[in-house]
Amino acid sequence: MIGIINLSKRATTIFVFICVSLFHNPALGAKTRHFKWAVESMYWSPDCVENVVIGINGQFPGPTIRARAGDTIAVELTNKLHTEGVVIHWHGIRQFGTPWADGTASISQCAINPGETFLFRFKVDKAGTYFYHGHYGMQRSAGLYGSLIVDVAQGEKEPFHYDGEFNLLLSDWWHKSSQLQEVDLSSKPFRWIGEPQSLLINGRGQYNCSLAAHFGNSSSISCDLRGNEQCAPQILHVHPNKIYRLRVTSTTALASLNLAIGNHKLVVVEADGNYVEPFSVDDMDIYSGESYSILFTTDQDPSKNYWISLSVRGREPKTPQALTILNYSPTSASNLPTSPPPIAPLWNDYNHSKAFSTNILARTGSARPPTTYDRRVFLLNTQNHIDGYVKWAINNVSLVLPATPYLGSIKYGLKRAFDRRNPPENFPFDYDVTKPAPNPNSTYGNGVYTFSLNSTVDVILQNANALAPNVSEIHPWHLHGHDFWVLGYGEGKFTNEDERKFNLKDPPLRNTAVIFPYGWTALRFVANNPGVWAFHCHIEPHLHMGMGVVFAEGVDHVSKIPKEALTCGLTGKMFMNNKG
Ligand SMILES: O=C1O[C@H]([C@@H](O)CO)C(O)=C1O
Repeated sequence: MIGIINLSKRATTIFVFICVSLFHNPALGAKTRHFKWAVESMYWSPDCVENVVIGINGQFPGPTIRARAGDTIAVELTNKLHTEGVVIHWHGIRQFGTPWADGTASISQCAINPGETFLFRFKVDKAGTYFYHGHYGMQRSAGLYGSLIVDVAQGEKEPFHYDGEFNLLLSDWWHKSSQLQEVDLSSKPFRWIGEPQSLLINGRGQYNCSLAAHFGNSSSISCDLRGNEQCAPQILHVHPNKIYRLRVTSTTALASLNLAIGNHKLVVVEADGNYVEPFSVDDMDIYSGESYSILFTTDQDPSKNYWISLSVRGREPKTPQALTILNYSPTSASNLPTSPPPIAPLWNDYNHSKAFSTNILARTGSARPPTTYDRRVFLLNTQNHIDGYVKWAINNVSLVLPATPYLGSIKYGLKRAFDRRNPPENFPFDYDVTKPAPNPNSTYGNGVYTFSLNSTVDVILQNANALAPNVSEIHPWHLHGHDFWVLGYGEGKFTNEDERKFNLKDPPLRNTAVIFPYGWTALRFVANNPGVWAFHCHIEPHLHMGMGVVFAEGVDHVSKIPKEALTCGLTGKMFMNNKG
C-alpha cells in the first residue's frame, strides 16, 4: 500500500491492472521443471530376451515427464552414446517461439554429439497426453522414448470426471538392432525389416511365452513370471464402480494397433492433446504418433480380472497379441481372466478402422477451422525404385536431409545448404493410384515448402499403390509445430468435388492423421508458428526411406536461436568465420 501512495494516477492504474491480471492468470502457478538426462545404450530385456536399448537415466522407457499447462520444461540432455549423435522430439508440443527445441536433427538443430550436453527448454501450453522420442536415424526403434503428460493449469478442470488414471505407452520391438535395420533398408538389394517380434506395453512384452497360453489358441507356453522381471506385464489395479482415465500413446516404429479391454466399453475423450466429442467403442485403433484418452467404468464382476489386449492392424500380423491384466480389488492380481483375450478385428478390416477414425469429432465448442484456404498442396505417397534402391517418395521426391539444419540455413540465408527450388505441390493429373508407380524419374531431394506466415494451408495426402501390385499401406502422417484439422477421408483419387464433403463444422484437431490404402486424407492448418517443421510418415523405416517433407514459415521472425543448436554444417562454419 505504501508503494501505491507515491505513484501517479496512471501508474496506479497500471499497477492495479497488473495485480488483477496476475490474480486471474491461470499461469500464475506455472513452474519451470528441470530435468537432467543421460542418454545411453544399455542391456535390457523388453520382451524377456536380452538385447540393447537406448535408455535414459538407466530407465526404459525413459522417465515420464509430468507438468501443468503453462509450465516450462527444461531438459538438460547429455549424450552418453559412444558413437552416435542424438536429439529428442517432444511429440505434440507445438514449440511456439522455440522452434530450435523441436528436436529434429537436420531440421531444428544439429544432432548432439557424444559427450555433449544440450538444453531443451520449451513451454507446454496445452493439457494433454503426449510423448517424446529420438528423431535422429532410427533411434526411436532402438527404444528412445517416454511419456509426457500435461495436466490442466492449476485451478482449471478437465471437461470430464474420473477417479483414477493410468498411462500406456505402446511400442513394437525387433530383435535386430536399429543400426542393422538402417543398413538393411538402405541396401541394394533391399532388405525389409519384417514385422516386429513383440509388442510392448510400457516397454514390456513377452516373446517366449503367453499369459493366455492355457486357452490353447496359441502354440506358446505359459509365462512363468514372478512380476519383478523387466518384461513382466504392468498390471492395472482398479476398484469396482469407478471411472478411470486411460492415456494411450503409440510410438511404434511400424505397427498400427488395436486396443481392447475385455468386457469393458471405451469412451474416447481426447486425441493428440485435443478434446473430442465423447463416443463409446468396444475396441480402438491407434496408429504410430497418435495419443488418446479414454474413460472406462469398472462395472464388471469384481471377483474376476480382465484382459487388456493389443493387436496388429493394417499389416498381416506375424506378431502375437500383447496382453496385460485389469485387476479388480480385492481379487488377487495372480488370477488370470477366465475367458480368452478379446479377438481383434481382422487386420485388413479397413471399414472397422475407418469407422473409428470418422467417429472422432471435435468436442462441442472447439475452435472451427477457417472456411477457406490460401494454398493447397497435394502430396502423392509412392514407393519407388531409385538407382535400384527401394524408397518412398512424395510427388516423386524422396527426402534426404541436409547436413546443415534448415532453421539455421534459412535464417542466415545460406544458399547452398539445400535445394532452394520449390518442391512439387502436385502430381500428374492422370497418375493411376491403383497401379505400382511407373515413374522411373523419382529423385532424392531436400527442398522446403514455404508458407506465408499466418496463411491457411490445405494438405491433401494421396495414397497410392506400393511397388507390389495390389498393395497399398497405411501411413500415419505427423506434423511438427502445429495441430491440423482433419477435414475428411476419402476413397481413390481426390477430386475437386470431394471438397463438398469436407467437415468444416466439427473436424478434430490433431497432430497425426492416417491415410488409408488407396485413399486420401484432407488436412487444414494455419501456418502461424515461425520455424521449420517436419511433416512425415511416422513409420520409422518409411521416414528413413524418404517419406517426409519439410515445411517452413516466418523464419525471419525467429530470434535468439541458441548457437549450440547450429554448430554443425554451414552454420557451424559461419560461426567459425565470424569468430563467434
Ligand atoms: O516399406 C516397405 O517395404 C516393404 C515392402 O513393401 C517391400 O519389401 C513393406 O512392407 C514396407 O512397408
